[in-house]
Amino acid sequence: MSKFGVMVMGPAGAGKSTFCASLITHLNLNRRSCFYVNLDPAAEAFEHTPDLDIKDLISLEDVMEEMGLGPNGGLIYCFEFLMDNLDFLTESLDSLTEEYLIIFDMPGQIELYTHVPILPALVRFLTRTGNLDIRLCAAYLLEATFVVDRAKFFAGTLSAMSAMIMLEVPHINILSKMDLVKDQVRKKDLKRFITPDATLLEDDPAETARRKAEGTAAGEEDMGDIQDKETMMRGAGFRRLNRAVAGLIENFSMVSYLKLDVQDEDSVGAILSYIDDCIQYHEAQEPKELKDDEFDDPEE
Ligand SMILES: Nc1nc2c(ncn2[C@@H]2O[C@H](COP(=O)(O)OP(=O)(O)OP(=O)(O)O)[C@@H](O)[C@H]2O)c(=O)[nH]1
Ligand SMILES: [Mg+2]
Repeated sequence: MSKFGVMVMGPAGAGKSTFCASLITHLNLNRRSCFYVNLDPAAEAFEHTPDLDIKDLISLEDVMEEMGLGPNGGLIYCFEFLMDNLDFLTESLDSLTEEYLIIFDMPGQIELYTHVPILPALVRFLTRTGNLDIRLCAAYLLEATFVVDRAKFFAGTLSAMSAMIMLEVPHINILSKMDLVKDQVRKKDLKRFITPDATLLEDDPAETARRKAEGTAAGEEDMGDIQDKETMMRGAGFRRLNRAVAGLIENFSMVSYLKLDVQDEDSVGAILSYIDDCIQYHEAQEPKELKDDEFDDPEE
C-alpha cells in the first residue's frame, strides 16, 4: 500500500508553516484526510496541532542547552538524532492508508537544502519501497518579495535548484506571499519570474539603486572593482557573479515557479492539484461511497 506525502521546504520565514496550515484547512474543507508532521525542532506555535511532532523526540532548545551548540549546529544534531531513531516516524506513519496526504513541515536552515546530506538520507528512507514507501513530492517555497532584488531572487532560485538535484523526488517550486508584491509589481513583469532567465538581470531596480550608491554610471563596470572593497554585495565582481548564477540556472532550465497566495482558497487548491499530480494521488484512490448521514435530506 502506497502512502502519499508532501515535504514543505524553503529558507527561514518563507511561509512554510503558514502554507501547511492553509493546505490542511483546504483539505479539511474538501473532506480529505491529512497527517501533519512537524519536523522543525524549534517550532512553537501552530494553527493546526501536529499529529506528529519532532519535539516529542528532541527539541532544539534542549540540544542547545545541553550540548552547548548554536541554532544551526543544534538543528543538524536534532536531524542526526532523528536519523538514529527512525522508528519515531515509522511507528506513526506505518498505519496510514493511501487516503492520507502526509504533510512534512520542515525547518528553514538553508544548509539542510544545500550541502548537508541528512535530508537526502531522510527522503530515501521515507520513499524506499518495502519501507514506508511514501510517494513524496517536495514543495520548495521562496518569498515573492525576492523578485524586487534580482540577486536575491537568483540566490534563492539556486538554493531551490540545489534541493531539486539533491533530493531526486518530484519537485515543485512556489513563490509564496504573492499578496505582498501584487500591488508593487505588474502582472506582466511577474510572469518573467515564473521561468527565470538571465535577462531579468538587465532591468533590476535594486541594481540601479546599488549603482547609484556606488556613484558609478551604468555601464562603467571597471569602476566597480575599486568601490566594491567597501562591500562584497555591489560592484563589477558582484554583477559577474550574478550573471554566472543566472546563466547556470537558465542552462539547467529546471526551475519554474507556481504562485501562492495563502489567503486565496483557489490558489491553495491549484497548488494542491500540482502536488496530487506529481504523486499521482488520485490514481490510487478507491471509489468512495457516501455514508447515509452524508446524503442531503430533501425534507430538511
Ligand atoms: N503577507 C503574508 N505573510 C505571510 C504569508 N505566509 C507567511 N507569512 C508571514 O511570514 C512569517 C513567517 O511565516 P511562517 O509560515 O512561520 O514561515 P516558515 O517558513 O514556516 O518559517 P520558519 O519555520 O521559521 O523557517 C509570519 O509572520 C507569517 O505571518 C503570506 O502568504 N502573506
Ligand atoms: Mg515554520
